[in-house]
Amino acid sequence: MIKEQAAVDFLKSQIIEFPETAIILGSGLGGLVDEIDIEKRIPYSEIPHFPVVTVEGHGGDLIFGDLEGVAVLAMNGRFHYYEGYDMADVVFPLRVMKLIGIKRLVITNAAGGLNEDFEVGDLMLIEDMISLLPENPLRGKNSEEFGPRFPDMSEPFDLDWLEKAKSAAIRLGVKLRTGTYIGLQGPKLETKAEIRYCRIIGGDAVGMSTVPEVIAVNHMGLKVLGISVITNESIPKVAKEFTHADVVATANKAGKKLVELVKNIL
Ligand SMILES: O=P(O)(O)O[C@@H]1C[C@H](O)[C@@H](CO)O1
Ligand code: HPA
Repeated sequence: MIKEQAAVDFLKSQIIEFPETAIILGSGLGGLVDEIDIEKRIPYSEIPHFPVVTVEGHGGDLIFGDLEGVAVLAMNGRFHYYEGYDMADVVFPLRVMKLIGIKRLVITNAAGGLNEDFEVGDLMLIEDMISLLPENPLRGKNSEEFGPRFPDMSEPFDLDWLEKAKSAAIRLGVKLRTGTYIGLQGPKLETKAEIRYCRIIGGDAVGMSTVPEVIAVNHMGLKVLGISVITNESIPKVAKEFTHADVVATANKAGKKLVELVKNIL
């Protein structure tokens, strides 16, 4: 809390009025920043205790501005557990967001499609998730000021927002898949047997982020929506060589649809 407060105090010295809506931009999805009428861009390196981005395809700044008439905070670049960060670091920016008054959050990511019906470039609305990470951000002494010891996770994604997202996709003519996201530790990719396992236990898409963030924001009572860009097929018989550069390039392309959808939802 002390560290979060230091970051909040710094942000308060930079920003007069904070937005209530935030967006986390996943791998290759920084293009959304171009759509924001930017009021202030603050590099993570200037914010006390903020972690450092180490993954290609992720920016490293907080963007404050206006997206289609809505005041937003965009987190341009996120932190992953596989980078070596503690879970507390991974969700640090989210706790800072809570303290500055963010009420709702759109989380985006790049993910592998486990569902055979999905195509590369599709968008998937995350209706539920499975954590296969080795720990979660709430382990340890509970921070009562953020939320309860045992937060309910039966509806991790906001139902009203899910409906709005589906209607927005129909209006825009954007194909929007729905499904369950499985969060793995990474950074290694999945073996064929692990892919089969992920599918059998109910996954439609697989990635290396989002789950800790969704847990932290549910703990704090923020409204959350999650959207994956399916950047590659994660299907044993298709098994192609995976490259992060391809993920970023595909996310970049599909990101345009995502931007339209997010603008419409907001
Ligand atoms: O931050 P996201 O979840 O979009 O990043 C995905 C998962 C890995 O960090 C990386 C693999 O290419 O992309
Ligand atoms: N697996 C795990 N994480 C990912 C993938 C994948 O296939 N694609 C993008 N992030």
